[in-house]
Amino acid sequence: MSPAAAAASFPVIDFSPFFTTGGGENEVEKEEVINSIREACSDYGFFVAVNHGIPAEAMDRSLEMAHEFFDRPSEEKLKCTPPTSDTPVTTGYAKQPDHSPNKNEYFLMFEPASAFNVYPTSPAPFRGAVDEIYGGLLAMARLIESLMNRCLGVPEGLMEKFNDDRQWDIMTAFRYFAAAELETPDKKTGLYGHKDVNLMTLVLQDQVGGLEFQKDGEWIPITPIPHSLVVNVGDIIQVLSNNKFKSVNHKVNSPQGRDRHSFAFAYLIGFEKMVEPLAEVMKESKEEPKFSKFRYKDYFQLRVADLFNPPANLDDAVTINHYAIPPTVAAAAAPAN
Ligand SMILES: O=C(O)CCC(=O)C(=O)O
Ligand SMILES: [Fe+2]
Repeated sequence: MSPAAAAASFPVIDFSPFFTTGGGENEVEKEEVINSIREACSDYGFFVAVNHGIPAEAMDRSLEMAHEFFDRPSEEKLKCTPPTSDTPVTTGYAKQPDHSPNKNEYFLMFEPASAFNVYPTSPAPFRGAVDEIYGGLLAMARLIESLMNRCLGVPEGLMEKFNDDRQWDIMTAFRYFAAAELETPDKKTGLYGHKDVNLMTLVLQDQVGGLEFQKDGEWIPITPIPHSLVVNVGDIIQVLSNNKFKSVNHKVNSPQGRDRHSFAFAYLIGFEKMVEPLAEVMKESKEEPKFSKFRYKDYFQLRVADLFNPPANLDDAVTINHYAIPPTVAAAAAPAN
């Protein structure tokens, strides 16, 4: 483990057992990784992945391309808008409106094969670089999903089978604007505090810093570890796991002095899927369901409405608790064993 990883005040998980060949020893190491994922997802709701199999050069290239693209004049960036916005979120380039608490601009895409994607024509290597990093992030999300499946002790392949529609996964390249010296601290939000409306998010960030996660009321800064990925549990895994895994609050502070760049890959489920705690998880733990059943699309739409039009008081934003079932009097009164 690197000194930076050893000094981190958040879980850092080394995925190399999944990317090196080895005998039986490798199986033991893989099991250790799975245990670390289980602990991180239930205690923190996130972890940092190192040695995850995505080539460092591909990560550097995509950040470089994002830099070059965002440095282009506004008129040029604004040409990167789609002919239709008849999609769950709009692809291409956009800048957050001035009244938004989110101080960033971004480029958004679905899977590389999607007809809805629009790419800038310059820099010319942009498309190749972002399509490549998309592939790497998706492969990593699929691996983590299969390991979470094992963490939850449900039948092999259950989560993968439930999650069989890849067309609306979203990758966003962000540029967070450096805060102006005179800005008041409450205005210095690159991205306001939120929980993710998906299964999980994988973030590739540059070395500037600013991403923070909340644990027990405290904000933990995710000091960048070169070529790592930040992975966090989204609301849908929290529901499927019946609260075993937590989707936690996180935000991006506006960086000081220089802009910050990142890529966030949001691993979604099919919009028509009905979501509720997995029967297999409850069978295993003999617990009552903690959420009522809902259609993913309905929740997604509520959340996206808030994201693009944040309520005056951000505490009024919709969260997954919208579907939480309060513990029954009987369950609350039952003696803990
Ligand atoms: O850019 C980042 O570091 C975080 C992005 C994020 O939280 C999101 O896309 O949901
Ligand atoms: Fe997020």
